[in-house]
Amino acid sequence: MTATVRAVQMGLPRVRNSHPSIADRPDVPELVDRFGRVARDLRVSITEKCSLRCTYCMPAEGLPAIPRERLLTAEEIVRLVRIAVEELGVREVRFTGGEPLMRPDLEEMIAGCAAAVPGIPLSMTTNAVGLEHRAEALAAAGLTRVNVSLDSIDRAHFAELTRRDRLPSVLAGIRAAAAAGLAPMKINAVLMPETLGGAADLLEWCLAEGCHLRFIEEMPLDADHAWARDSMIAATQLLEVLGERFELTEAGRPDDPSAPAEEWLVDGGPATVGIIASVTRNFCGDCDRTRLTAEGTVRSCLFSDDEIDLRAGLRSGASDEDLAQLWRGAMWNKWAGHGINAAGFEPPQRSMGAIGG
Ligand SMILES: Nc1nc2c(ncn2[C@@H]2O[C@H](COP(=O)(O)OP(=O)(O)OP(=O)(O)O)[C@@H](O)[C@H]2O)c(=O)[nH]1
Ligand SMILES: C[S@@+](CC[C@H](N)C(=O)[O-])C[C@H]1O[C@@H](n2cnc3c(N)ncnc32)[C@H](O)[C@@H]1O
Ligand code: SF4
Ligand code: SF4
Repeated sequence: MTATVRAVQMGLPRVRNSHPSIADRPDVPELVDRFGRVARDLRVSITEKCSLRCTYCMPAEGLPAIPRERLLTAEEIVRLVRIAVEELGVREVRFTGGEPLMRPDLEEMIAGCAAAVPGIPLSMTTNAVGLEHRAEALAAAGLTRVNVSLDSIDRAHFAELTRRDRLPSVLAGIRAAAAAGLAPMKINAVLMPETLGGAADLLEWCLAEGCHLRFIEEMPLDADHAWARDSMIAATQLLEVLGERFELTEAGRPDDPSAPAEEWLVDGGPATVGIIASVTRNFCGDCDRTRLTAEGTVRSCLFSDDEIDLRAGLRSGASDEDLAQLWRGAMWNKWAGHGINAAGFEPPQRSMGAIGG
C-alpha cells in the first residue's frame, strides 16, 4: 500500500493536500521525525461535539456536525490505539475532543483500549460536564486519570467564558473523578485578559481541593479567529499577578522533559502551579505528540493542516502494517514547530475543538 494524503471534508475547512516523502526516513518502527524527535504520546480526538462553547475554542453555534459515517467507531479507535502501541512505540494515550463525554460509547472504547494495550496509561481531557454520573464507570473501564478544563470558579464568569451556566456540574464532576480514584487530577485554565484577575482565586481553590492547576497561554486556535499576539496574556504577566499572593519558585519540568507545563513551587512547595507557555516559551523542540482526529486522520502537529487519512485503509482491509506505515510517513514530515511568532504566520484551518488540544 502506498502513502496517500486525503483532503478532509466534513463541514470543517478543507485541509491541504500534499504527498509526504519518506524516501530519506530511517527504517525504524517508531514515529520519528526529521528533527530527531520520537512521538510516544498519542492524543485521540473522538468527537467534535461539546456541551460548552468556550470563546477561545468554539464558535457560539458549535462546530459543524461530522456525519456519523465519517466518525471513527469505538472499535476502529481501539484498533488504531493498539497499532500505535504495538507497532509504533506509543506509551500513553489521551482521549479528547470536542468533549469526549459527548460520546455514549466512551466506556466501551476505554474498556476496549484497556484490554488491547494493558499497562498503557489511558487519560482524558474533559470539561467535566456530566462526569459526576460516569466517573466510576470510566475508572472501572480502565481510565487512569483526567485533566479538567476550568477557567473560573465564579459562576457568572464561568457562564460568560463558556456561554453555558454549567459550573455546578463541572465542580461535581471534579469531585466525583477524585472519589473514583482518577488521580492525580490536573486543572487547565486558559490565560486571557478576562481570566487574569481571577487567577489567584482559582489557584487558591485548586490548592484547597488538592488539584494541580496549570495555566495555558492562549494559542491562535479559536474558531472565531479573535486571537491577537498583542492582546494575549503571557506567562510573565501571570507570574506577576500570582506573585502578589503567593511566593513562586521555578522548578522546571521535574517529571518529564517533554511535558508542556513548566512548574513553579507555591509558597515553598510541595504544591506546584504549572504554566504551559505554548507561545512565549514554546516546547516544540521536545515535542513527543502524535494526534488522531475524530475522522481518522493523523495530524503531526497542532498547527499543521497536512493530515494523512487512515480511515479509508481501516475500512478497506488495510493490514496493521499498512496503517502503521502511513502513520510513520505522516510523522516523518512533522514540522519543526508551530511558527506562531514568525512573520507571515497563518493559523491552521481547524480550530482547537476540531483537533483536540
Ligand atoms: N503547543 C502545544 N500545546 C499543547 C500540546 N499538547 C497540549 N497542549 C496544550 O496544553 C494543554 C493541556 O493539555 P492536556 O490535554 O491537559 O494534556 P497534557 O498537558 O499533555 O497532560 P499531562 O500528561 O496530564 O500533563 C492543551 O489544552 C493545550 O493547550 C502540544 O502538543 N502543543
Ligand atoms: C479542545 S479541549 C478538548 C477537551 C475538553 N473539551 C476540554 O475542554 O478539556 C482541550 C484543551 O484545549 C484547550 N484549549 C482550547 N482552545 C485553546 C486555545 N485557543 N489556546 C490554548 N488552549 C486551548 C482547553 O482549555 C482544553 O484544556
Ligand atoms: S475547550 Fe473543550 S469544553 Fe471548551 S469549547 Fe473547546 S472542546 Fe468544548
Ligand atoms: S505546536 Fe506542534 S510541534 Fe509544537 S509542541 Fe505542539 S504539536 Fe508539538
